Amino acid sequence: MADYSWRLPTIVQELAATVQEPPSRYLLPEQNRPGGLLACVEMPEVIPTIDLRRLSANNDVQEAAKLRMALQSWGFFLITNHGVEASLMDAIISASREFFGQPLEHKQEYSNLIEGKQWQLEGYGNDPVKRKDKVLDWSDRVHLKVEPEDERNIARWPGHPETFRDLLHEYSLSCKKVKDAILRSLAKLLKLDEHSLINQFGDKASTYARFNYYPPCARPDLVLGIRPHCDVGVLTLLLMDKDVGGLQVLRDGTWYSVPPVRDQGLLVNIGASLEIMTNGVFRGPMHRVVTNSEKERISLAMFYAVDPEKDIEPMADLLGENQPARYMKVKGKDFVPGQYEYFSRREGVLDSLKI
Ligand SMILES: O=C(O)CCC(=O)C(=O)O
Ligand SMILES: [Fe+2]
Repeated sequence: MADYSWRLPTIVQELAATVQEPPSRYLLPEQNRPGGLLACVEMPEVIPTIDLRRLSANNDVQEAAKLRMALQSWGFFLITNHGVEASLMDAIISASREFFGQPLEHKQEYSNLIEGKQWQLEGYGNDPVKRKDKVLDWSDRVHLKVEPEDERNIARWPGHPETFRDLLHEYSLSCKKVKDAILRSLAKLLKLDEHSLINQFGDKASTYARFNYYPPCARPDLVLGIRPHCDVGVLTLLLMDKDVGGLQVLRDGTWYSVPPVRDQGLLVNIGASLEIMTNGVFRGPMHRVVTNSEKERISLAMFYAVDPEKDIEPMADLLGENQPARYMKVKGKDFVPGQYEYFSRREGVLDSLKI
């Protein structure tokens, strides 16, 4: 019988503890290596930073102008004064560090493989390997549906540390307010009714939390923690490790390193769905994550996506005789991570990455 064991995702943390050099399945083609032709540089300016309280206050022209600049230049920005308690942000990162720090058998209770074989999206682990020559990411994760609340699969939510579930619940409530405030400001920037973007989500909009764990890698120059991609949802709120950097953003063909953010900032990323809805006025940035030779890194991404049954398409209010639709309609449920290959190819960086 043919051996399909290569299809089963490996826990990279386990691998990192046993091998000196990353195995060949993790090695990128030369031109796509972080240390290769597409080497990265530090961001030439500080991350665009928006005070969300000021932005949300009526007609703060200065903050709105900063937001416009951030969207035109990088497609992402940092928010401060967002109302998510610093202690909650620290606690949820500590809880995830504690989760990933446990012995494998404890974490496997929340595995995304049913009986060790059948893959599902939610839980602890990695993506299934669809092709033998696919280059794998040097990271593990816990991926959980958080909203709609009645669709939570609590059995997949880590029960240890004991605080994990409550923290995630509380964190998601805080982040939801932040997401709505940002969407209102983005709508105003487009000169639309302030609820128009929120209304695009439909009744059963989904929120996913993704806890990323990047083990140290002896050869950060040869692998990536996460391959280049554009988030598929409408918006992503990213809580990054305070000490260890790794996120990089592509701009005009150059990869820029985003420095770790020390003071309670949340990074906001435009997703591909919003790019479609705004007919390309806002563009989702391509990003990737590099690894660190000595330190582990943790991040938590909250992805906000439309109701799976809803269509994602350029908003009628943004179209006109001179503004034809530049994107095709796609159903929410069909716009899954595999689809972001399209956006990746847009920049031409993935052609040889064998995804
Ligand atoms: O870890 C990071 O900084 C980014 C993670 C990311 O891009 C993602 O989860 O989609
Ligand atoms: Fe991402």
